[in-house]
Amino acid sequence: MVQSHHASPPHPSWFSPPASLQARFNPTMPPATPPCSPLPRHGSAHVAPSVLPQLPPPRPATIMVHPQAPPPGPAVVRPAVPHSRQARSARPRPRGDVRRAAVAAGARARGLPGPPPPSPNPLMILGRMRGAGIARADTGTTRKHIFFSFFLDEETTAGSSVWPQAAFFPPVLGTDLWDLFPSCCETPAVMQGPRPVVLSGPSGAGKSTLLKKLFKDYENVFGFSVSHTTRQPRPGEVNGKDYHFVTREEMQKEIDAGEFIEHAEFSGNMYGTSKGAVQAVQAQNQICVLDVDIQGVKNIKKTELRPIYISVQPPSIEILEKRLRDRKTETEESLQKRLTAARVDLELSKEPGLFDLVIINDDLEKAYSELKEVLLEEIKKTEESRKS
Ligand SMILES: Nc1ncnc2c1ncn2[C@@H]1O[C@H](COP(=O)(O)OP(=O)(O)OP(=O)(O)O)[C@@H](O)[C@H]1O
Ligand SMILES: Nc1nc2c(ncn2[C@@H]2O[C@H](COP(=O)(O)O)[C@@H](O)[C@H]2O)c(=O)[nH]1
Repeated sequence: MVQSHHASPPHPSWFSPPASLQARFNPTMPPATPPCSPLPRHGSAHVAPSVLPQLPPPRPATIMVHPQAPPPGPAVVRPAVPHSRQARSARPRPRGDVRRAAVAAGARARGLPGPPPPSPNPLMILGRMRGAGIARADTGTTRKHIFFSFFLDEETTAGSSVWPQAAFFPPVLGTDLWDLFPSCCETPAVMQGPRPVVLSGPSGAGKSTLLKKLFKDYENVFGFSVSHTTRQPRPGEVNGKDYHFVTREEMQKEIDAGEFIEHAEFSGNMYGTSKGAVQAVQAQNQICVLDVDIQGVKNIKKTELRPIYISVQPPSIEILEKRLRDRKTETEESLQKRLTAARVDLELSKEPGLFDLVIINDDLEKAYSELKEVLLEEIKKTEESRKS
């Protein structure tokens, strides 16, 4: 249930806007063009105070576009609801309990502090054009006056002031309302469900080998976050399962579109974790496992993912080299690059607190039980939640 934090008056059409609006605001059918010409995204300097209307007391207004309340539950992914052609390609949009994903991905990513404070401030409708409104919002946060456009019910006129009762807004002017206006959304936990797991460590240390065992023993409990990479597939690797194999151009485009949680250059190739890859696993209520290099670890630390960080390390560089050679996946050149990266990795991994656990993968069975032990609690929780 979406509840604004302030005491906004109830509104009968909260979850059931008029049919005309429902048709117009069908989230699968966004308008072909943005509803308004570009507006400043924020900054009160763009509107002189004199043009702000004298406001009558606020009233509740339906400015939502989602025809019904999003059901509670973990965020799931559905295809993009783009408002621009560029965004149309692959931008995953959160659905389900959109606020959870939205505030996590939006407000927090933008540096807004923890739970948004209740906002006693109504939206001030500066203008409207057909179904779209342009409002000035006081977010109740440090980001004071924010200007944005949105879809508006028919009764709300320019010059009025309304309580925001927004549940789900389409991206307008390249941004989403929940990014800007968290105060009208429920304060979510970042991402509900089991804690993700980041497995890192030098190439050849045995991450995939350990993961294979884990996925076999706990089928359905774990889900692999399928990364993107620009490297060539190895024999037996399946596109979409082991990696999304893409070109540099494709990957860069998606990075520029903000689709990635993290990305890095490793041994001459690009690697990255897309938001969609993690959301797809979390939507299944599985423990999301990410296999990333040390740069990925550092970048994920800056996000709200809060995984368990595990480093898998070889007993020595010599043994690592032997394992990589025996694996027969590398040319001499790429092998040398990986060994160089491994030395850096092992050095950086010494940073106190960077990993929750370091596993020295000498004996595979021993390494595997250490891995299982640290994950036991999450495994149990996930299995329990399956039963209930
Ligand atoms: N404990 C072990 N003892 C001996 N060989 C091992 C051990 N663990 C893994 N190996 C072997 O080492 C090689 C590298 O392992 P693996 O491919 O799992 O490494 P990785 O960390 O996933 O590498 P990358 O990051 O390049 O994907 C494989 O051929 C694997 O069979
Ligand atoms: N930062 C990221 N690193 C990743 C990702 N996916 C894999 N990796 C790391 O790359 C190297 C090489 O992998 P390989 O499959 O070519 O042997 C290895 O250390 C992986 O952990 C990612 O999405 N982001």
